[in-house]
Order: sequence, then C-alpha cells, then structure tokens
Amino acid sequence: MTLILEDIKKSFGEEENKTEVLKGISCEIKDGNICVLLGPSGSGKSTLLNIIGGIENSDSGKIKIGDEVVGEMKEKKLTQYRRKHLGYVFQSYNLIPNLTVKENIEVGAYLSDKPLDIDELLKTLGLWEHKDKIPNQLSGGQQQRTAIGRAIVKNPDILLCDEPTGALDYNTSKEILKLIEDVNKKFGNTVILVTHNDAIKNMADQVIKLKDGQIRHNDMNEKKIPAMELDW
Ligand SMILES: Nc1ncnc2c1ncn2[C@@H]1O[C@H](COP(=O)(O)OP(=O)(O)OP(=O)(O)O)[C@@H](O)[C@H]1O
Repeated sequence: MTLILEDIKKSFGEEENKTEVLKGISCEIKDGNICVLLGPSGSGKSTLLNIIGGIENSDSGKIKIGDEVVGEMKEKKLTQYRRKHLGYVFQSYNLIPNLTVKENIEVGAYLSDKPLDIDELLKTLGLWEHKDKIPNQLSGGQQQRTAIGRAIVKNPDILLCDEPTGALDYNTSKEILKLIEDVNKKFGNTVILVTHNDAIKNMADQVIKLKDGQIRHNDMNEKKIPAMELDW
C-alpha cells in the first residue's frame, strides 16, 4: 500500500516559544520501497516518523495508507493501524530485559493475526543459536537484530527505523543495514529509515532530504548500492 503524506504540519510549544518543526510535508512512498529520510539534527526526521507511526499527531495535513486516513481514526482504530501496518525499530533497542531473544520476538507476534514463523525468522536473523539468551548476554548488533525480529514478525506493511545503527560500530551497522535490505527483499515491506548518515542513501529506492522542517530533495535512485558495499 502506497503511503501518501499531504501537507503535514507540526509545531511544539506555545506562543513566543512556538517552533514550527514540520512546515508542510507532502510526499508519496511506494509500496515495497526503501525510503531513506535524511537531514541534519533537528530537521524534524523523528517527528515525521512518529507522525507516520501514529505515535504523535500532526497539527494539520493527512496521512493516507491504502484507502485509510490515519488522522481520522479513533483511538481503537489507530491502535489497530499501528499493530497491523507498522513495525518499529529504534536506535536504543527497547528490548524487554528479562525475556529471551525468542520471547522478545514472540511479543511482536502476539500483536499480529498473521505472524511469520518465529523459528524460521530466528534463522533469517542469524539469531538461532542465541535464541535462549537474554538481552544483556548479547552484543549491540544481536540486540538490534532481535529488535528487528520483534518488529518484522508481525509482517507489517511498513517498517519504521529511527537511526537503527546509531549505537553500532561500522561493521555491525553494515550488517544491520544488510539485514533490513534482506527483510525488505524477502517480505516486501516498505522501509522508512531515518538517518543523518548520508552514505546510507545509496541503498535506498527513494531519498527524502529534510531541512528546517521542509523537504529539500525527494529523489528516486536509479541504481541502488548493496548495504555491504556502502562506505563512510
Ligand atoms: N516533544 C517535543 N517537544 C518540544 N520540542 C520537540 C519535541 N520533539 C521534538 N522537538 C523539537 O523539534 C525539532 C525536531 O526534532 P526531531 O527529533 O524531529 O529532529 P531530528 O531531525 O530527528 O533530529 P535528530 O537527528 O537530532 O534526532 C527539534 O528542534 C526538537 O527540539
């Protein structure tokens, strides 16, 4: 399902402290594409991702996914929208500390009526031999793999990733980007990936650059570079 954003605006604060963080964002993200959202710190990337994710409300504008309009949904429908259509991956993995890798992924599966097979997913994620460990027995990369597993087990239409490699070293970052790329190929989920790392744009189908709350560039890449060949 294509995601359409129409004139999304968002401010924080009141009166003289009011800051307009998104100043009318309009774009279209095609089904199954990897879209990288770039921009300097404070340009509004996370705010936009949170609005797409139904975590935050916009002040005005519309988000359409298929024939549904996100802003018009009541709380119950919005919860269903998040569960059905969206998976989240954050910079700080947000795993449940006393659950094993497999149990953390099962948490995601409970939220879906069409979950992927967990054992097969553990193998795809390279986590099979770690499935009974708890998060603090894992490296950062393994924790992020688990977080991706928890998001993807629902087989969401859209995978939202906010700086997924922000806490990882160079090689582990590339492995995680490759995993996101593999997941996109295998399951066909749309991926929206927020980053301030310019090199990551080369693995995307679509690159949206934000600056001061506005879209400065919105381009389709003619040629994608595989994540493992990215360099920065
Ligand atoms: N809940 C909030 N209340 C007040 N201001 C906020 C809130 N959330 C974000 N902002 C402000 O909105 C602006 C954009 O923030 P946002 O996190 O969307 O930017 P970003 O591009 O993701 O930045 P970064 O790369 O540093 O994460 C910043 O100036 C930030 O201080």
